[in-house]
Amino acid sequence: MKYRIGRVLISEGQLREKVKELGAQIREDYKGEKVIFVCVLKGAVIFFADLLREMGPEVDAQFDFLAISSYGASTVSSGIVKIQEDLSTDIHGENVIIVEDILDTGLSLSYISKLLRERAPKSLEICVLLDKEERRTQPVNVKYTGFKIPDEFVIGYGLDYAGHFRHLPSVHIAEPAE
Ligand SMILES: O=P(O)(O)OC[C@H]1O[C@H](OP(=O)(O)OP(=O)(O)O)[C@H](O)[C@@H]1O
Ligand code: HPA
Repeated sequence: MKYRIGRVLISEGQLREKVKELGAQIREDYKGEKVIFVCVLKGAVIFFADLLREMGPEVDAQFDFLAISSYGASTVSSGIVKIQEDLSTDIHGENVIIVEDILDTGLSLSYISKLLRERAPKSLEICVLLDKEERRTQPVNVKYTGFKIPDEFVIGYGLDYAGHFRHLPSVHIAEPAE
């Protein structure tokens, strides 16, 4: 394997606190409303499960899943976003929040936003845990952001290198292995 687990960038405690904060904002904004939360597989799955448990009874939260891939077994985007599994819900006229683990070049989220906007939801917002702002090549309008992070390849809390390390409870820097 070319990468190994490096230092912790964001600890379990910091993640927990941030998820609570984001959850509280979304809960306040959508109180009494139905929202379809779209989990972008696979990376967002852990963040999604934690975030959705913050909605409480105030929000009529429903789940759906979208599987895409652009990084494959690399640390560099292939530049091509592939939809591997589409939503199973009709989002026409619904409030939709896309939940993603990381915003890097912006390619994935700009592609997904365009795709879902064409289906005429009532509202469409993005919630992203990590934002690697300096890497952006495609503009993306994000309403809920967790952490701005430096330009380092990160792993853990759902994020992988070639399918590895998603299960780590903290976010780590991926370190090149000799
Ligand atoms: O802003 P971008 O440069 O497009 O990068 C962000 C995307 O890259 C990762 O997905 P990946 O293709 O690695 O699939 P995965 O979620 O299954 O790990 C991540 O989950 C985002 O979807
Ligand atoms: O830093 C990253 N780590 C894991 N997956 C990613 N996809 C885009 N950037 C990253």
